[in-house]
Amino acid sequence: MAVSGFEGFEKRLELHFFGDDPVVIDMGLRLLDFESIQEVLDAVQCTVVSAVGNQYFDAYVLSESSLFVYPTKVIIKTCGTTQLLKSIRPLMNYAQDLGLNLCACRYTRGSFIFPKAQPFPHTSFKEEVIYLEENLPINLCYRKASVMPSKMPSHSWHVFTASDQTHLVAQTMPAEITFTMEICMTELDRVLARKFFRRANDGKNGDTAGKEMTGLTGIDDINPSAIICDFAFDPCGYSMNGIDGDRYSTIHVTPEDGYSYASFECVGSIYDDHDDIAKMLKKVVQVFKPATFSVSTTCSSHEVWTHVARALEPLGWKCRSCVMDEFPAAGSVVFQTFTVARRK
Ligand SMILES: C[S@+](CC[C@H](N)C(=O)[O-])C[C@H]1O[C@@H](n2cnc3c(N)ncnc32)[C@H](O)[C@@H]1O
Repeated sequence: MAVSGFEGFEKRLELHFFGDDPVVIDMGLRLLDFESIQEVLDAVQCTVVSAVGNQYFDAYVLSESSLFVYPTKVIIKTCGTTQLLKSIRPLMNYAQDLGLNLCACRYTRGSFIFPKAQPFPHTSFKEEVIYLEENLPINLCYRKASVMPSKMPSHSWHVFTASDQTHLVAQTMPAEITFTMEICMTELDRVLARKFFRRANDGKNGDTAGKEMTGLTGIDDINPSAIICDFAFDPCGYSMNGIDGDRYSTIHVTPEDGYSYASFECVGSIYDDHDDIAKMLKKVVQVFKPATFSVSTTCSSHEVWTHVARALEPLGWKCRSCVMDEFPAAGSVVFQTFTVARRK
């Protein structure tokens, strides 16, 4: 039997919907009751462990990563051996009951540490793409799948996008000039990774132990204006969602030695202060001091990624590869990989 640990690398699915009824669009998918959400998660094989919401969206910490529900958008990110793509059908069905139809889909993931442990339809990227092709409606006719390579054969970025004509047009609107940044970190500093282990008989529950880890690790300082919903697993592991107005951020940590992994994801606007983006990136990598990490930036403008290496190289990491690809539904994706140059 193959030796296998916990698969930290997440699969990430973003679905956009459209509808005609302004009343529905106002709350849209947020009208889904908890039973319906849990039914979607049953198909994926995970559960909700904590939740928070504001006037813009709802954020759920899952047993395996996170779910964000906006009125016309869902982002679901799951790790381990979950079957994320199995959420597409039930989500489309529930959305249709609310008068919402799918208009764009983006699926991304890194390279699994334990690919042989993945169940259908995640046994290979080819299998995932076939599943996506078969389960998406035909109006999403602009489709592209790509594996973006790096200098390290075990680190590549898998991207599938699909969109209809309506969404392609919507992307040219100024309000849509946002970026998504996904950071995948491996070989975490061992001392820092220990902070994501619970102390035996600490008398805390997942929420209170999570809150303690958020403070002790400096995660609460990454975006001090975010409301944080955090959870510590037993005996180790950590997840958090940050909500700041209409923006989310999320961190997930698998601290076990041998397959340690942490991820950070956030959204922003290309009009954000570049110094603020650089400061945030620096704080993130210093919480984990990984030996290797990748930064994937998805944006309809070409600029944001140029600040990544400039922010991180002075801290002792070197950008080893940088590749860019264009996608009809998502703009450009830039995939950069970094390894330690020298410790500072
Ligand atoms: C859900 S968390 C974060 C996952 C995230 N994708 C990451 O960055 O690795 C996974 C960590 O929690 C631990 N863990 C403990 N109990 C767990 C449970 N019931 N479900 C999922 N993970 C659990 C795992 O061993 C692992 O260290």
